[in-house]
Amino acid sequence: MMSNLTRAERGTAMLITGIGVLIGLAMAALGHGDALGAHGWIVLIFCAVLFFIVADAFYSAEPVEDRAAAYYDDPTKVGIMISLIWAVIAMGMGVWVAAQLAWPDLRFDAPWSSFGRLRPVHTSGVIFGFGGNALIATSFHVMQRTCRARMPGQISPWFVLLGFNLFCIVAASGYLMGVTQSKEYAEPEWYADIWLVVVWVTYFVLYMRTLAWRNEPHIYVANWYYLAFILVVAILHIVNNLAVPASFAGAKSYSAFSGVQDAMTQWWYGHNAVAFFLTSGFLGMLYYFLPKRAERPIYSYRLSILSFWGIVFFYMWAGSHHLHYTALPHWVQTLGMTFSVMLLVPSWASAGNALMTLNGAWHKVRDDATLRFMMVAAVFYALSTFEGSFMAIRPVNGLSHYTDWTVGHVHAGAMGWVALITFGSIYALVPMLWRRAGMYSPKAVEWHFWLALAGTVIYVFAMWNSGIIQGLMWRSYTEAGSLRYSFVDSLVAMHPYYIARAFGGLLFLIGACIGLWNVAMTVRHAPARNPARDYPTSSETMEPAVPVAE
Ligand code: HEM
Ligand code: HEM
Ligand SMILES: [Cu+2]
Repeated sequence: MMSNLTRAERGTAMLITGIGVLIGLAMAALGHGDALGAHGWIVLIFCAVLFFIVADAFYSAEPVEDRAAAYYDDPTKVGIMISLIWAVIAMGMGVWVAAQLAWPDLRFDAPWSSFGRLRPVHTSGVIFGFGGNALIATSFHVMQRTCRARMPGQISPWFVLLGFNLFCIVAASGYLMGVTQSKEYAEPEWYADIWLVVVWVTYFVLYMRTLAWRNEPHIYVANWYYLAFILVVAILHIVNNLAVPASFAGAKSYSAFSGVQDAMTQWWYGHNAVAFFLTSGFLGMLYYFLPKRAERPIYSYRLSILSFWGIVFFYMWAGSHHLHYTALPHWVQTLGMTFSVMLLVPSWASAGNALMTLNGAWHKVRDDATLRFMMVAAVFYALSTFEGSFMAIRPVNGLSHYTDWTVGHVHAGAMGWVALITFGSIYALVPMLWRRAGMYSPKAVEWHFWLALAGTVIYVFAMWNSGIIQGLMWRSYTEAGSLRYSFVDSLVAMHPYYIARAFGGLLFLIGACIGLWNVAMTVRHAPARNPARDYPTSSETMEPAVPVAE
């Protein structure tokens, strides 16, 4: 890795990590006795380790590689490995919290192991750690291939990837210490938020610069989806996290918003985190890796563009469906509901486009578990968006809200769509990146597929059952008009489903572990592709599948 950096770049890296060490030191000194101080030490150690890794290689030989002739793939490779490691950690946390809901005593006699602290480690770990790293890694790959251009510079991709992981580590360790600003999916406190802005703006600039340097006149549709992900997440993150720190020596801050405005800002963010973090970027993956793997052009390129603008425009207005029956004005709720229902059209257009692309390649879907991952992901994408549009209808939400139905919907999207498209893309990408003939064990990919599918189905069915039972029990009255069931009655009714969910999650986790093992073995032991090529031929750079003037 280091041998690809010039000496000047190694110097820049040492300067940046050196500044990081100083910032860590300042945080540790200022925040002494507070979680901020502990985070200072984490920042310091993280940057110091990187500093010494680079310093150690400072005087090694200058790179010989011809930069004009090759893509820069080292950050992608590292990003894929980090993503899979986060998957195992964060899904492990998911299984643990799922088990805690079935057996609440499954914790240590310490605050860090309580459900309330472990749960955000799971949600941030899967969304940002697993999903975010996979998005960053694949976006580096896809943008270079579809632009037929190398990323400009070799420092900023590392800054984005490693800086983002520093954010994830600060976030997760903060939750364990009880640091949270109580906004779902935006729990980290002000200093972590400011850091993420720096990283994310660098990411955006890097992407734009690669596009500006492209040798391919057309901007392939996957880039639009990745760019929307990067740009909108920046906007959402900055606005939702506007806050005033109580002091610069402590982690605590107060939101700039209050009351129902705060709630609306949070769910404008939360909902669009689903749209742009958990959907748009992964659609970018889908639109690149599915046609590539199937060796088929996209069924309708024009539809993919239309669906892009539909998704981007409609999603923005739908956030208020998280606040039905609250103090939020009725018309704002109705607006969110209406846009949510309309959203079904572009969502299904994308899902249908993906499935129609497989026409003529269904025999490959049967034989190739990697392509099957992507096919099933598109099916779950269709399913979860249909379900979401349905749940956004106010009277339906009256039943589903506060129940496990929401959690079932979340995981149909998160496991069935987000995780499956990621695994499929990783299995397609890894042999390509490391120039291997294929994955080390195709059989293990097959096992992973069935474990993931079984795990998802068990999880989602358990939550549908438990959610609807919960909702119905809570609204069941006796003839005298009092509640028929106590809350504890409904908890007792949930118990078998919570056990089923933990079991389904365990299967899913085992699949992810197999995936990590298989990727590691492919990197180390799989036979090299023959003939090994340094530079992908034109068949490996993706031309627009259908000419623009369709
Ligand atoms: C091993 C598989 C998984 C297990 C066992 C699992 C388990 C759980 C559990 C127990 C909860 C808390 C539910 C509650 O509070 O009632 C949860 C929440 C959540 N999980 Fe997972 N999960 C898994 C995979 C994933 C994946 C892959 C993602 C995302 C890519 C994800 C995203 C989320 C989100 C966003 C929430 C919050 C849901 C809400 O607030 O409604 N999970 N998960
Ligand atoms: C057309 C698309 C979609 C619509 C209209 C939609 C709508 C909804 C609705 C109405 C809720 C319940 C709000 C509540 O009662 O609190 C919800 C929750 C949620 N959805 Fe979706 N959904 C869509 C797609 C997706 C997808 C594809 C994913 C994941 C990849 C996803 C992830 C989530 C999450 C994480 C929550 C839980 C938020 C929380 O923590 O309370 N949604 N969605
Ligand atoms: Cu939403």
